[in-house]
Amino acid sequence: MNIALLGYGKMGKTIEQIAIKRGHNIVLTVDKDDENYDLTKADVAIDFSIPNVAFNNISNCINNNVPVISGTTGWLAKYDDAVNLCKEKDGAFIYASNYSLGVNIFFELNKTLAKMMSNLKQYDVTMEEIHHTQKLDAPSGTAITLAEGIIAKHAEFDNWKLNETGKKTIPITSKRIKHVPGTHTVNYESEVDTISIEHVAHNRQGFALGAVIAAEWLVGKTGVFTMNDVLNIG
Ligand SMILES: NC(=O)C1=CN([C@@H]2O[C@H](COP(=O)(O)OP(=O)(O)OC[C@H]3O[C@@H](n4cnc5c(N)ncnc54)[C@H](OP(=O)(O)O)[C@@H]3O)[C@@H](O)[C@H]2O)C=CC1
Ligand SMILES: O=C(O)C1=N[C@H](C(=O)O)C[C@H](O)C1
Repeated sequence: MNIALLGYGKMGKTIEQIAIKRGHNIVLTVDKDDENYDLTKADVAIDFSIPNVAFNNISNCINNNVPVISGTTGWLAKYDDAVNLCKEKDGAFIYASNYSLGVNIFFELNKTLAKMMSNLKQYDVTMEEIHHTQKLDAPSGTAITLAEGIIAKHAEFDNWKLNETGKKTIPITSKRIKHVPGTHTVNYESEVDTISIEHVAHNRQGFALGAVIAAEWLVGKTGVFTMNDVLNIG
């Protein structure tokens, strides 16, 4: 498979290593200032760039008939536009806030726990995410997906906020500590005890492998998909 890497930073470079090990070719790498890039040699594009360029990268791929998977976070105000463009052009597109198998299992565990806790009003929910100091967005995309999972399954919550509490609000705390690849914790706390679930990424390999597997899966399909489709879970 010929892969275009849109964003050639920490993730782009980790994806390159894994893709080559799995027998793929990297035919294009795009970074800042590479504006008019040529996608004609690519069977698929993988976007791990920055929030304010992700939508342009995705629409560029869809408009050029190249299946695209995006892991960039912090651009979701335009997600519906990407979905509509993909449908209009009969393209192929996946966005996931987190491509690792472990986190996608954690997403399902989080929803199951939220359903179990739904009627237990004595428990307050809090969430924390910790990432490296270069991260541009807060809260993390993964934390937002976790919060949305709780909101879908728990009767008491209908929104999340960064560093703010409130009735029906899930408060999310974001910490930035050098070199942390990504740690997410969900806590249910009562006067008598705390129940916590946590996912700790030890490095970026899990995110990158998941992204390459998603790209392999997407080629030859049309539509808008999620990691639940790729992994056949949920
Ligand atoms: N979904 C998931 O599983 C994961 C998602 N992420 C997300 O992926 C994104 C990238 O993360 P990471 O690799 O750690 O970040 P980096 O900052 O290391 O890499 C981002 C890269 O994008 C480049 N870039 C800047 N402008 C453009 C442009 N116009 N077109 C293409 N690329 C551009 C930057 O170049 P330059 O340095 O020259 O500015 C940089 O090399 C983030 O949004 C992060 O949250 C990260 C890990 C897992
Ligand atoms: O920026 C990162 O590094 C990560 N970003 C993603 C997010 O915002 O959830 C996924 C992972 O946690 C690493």
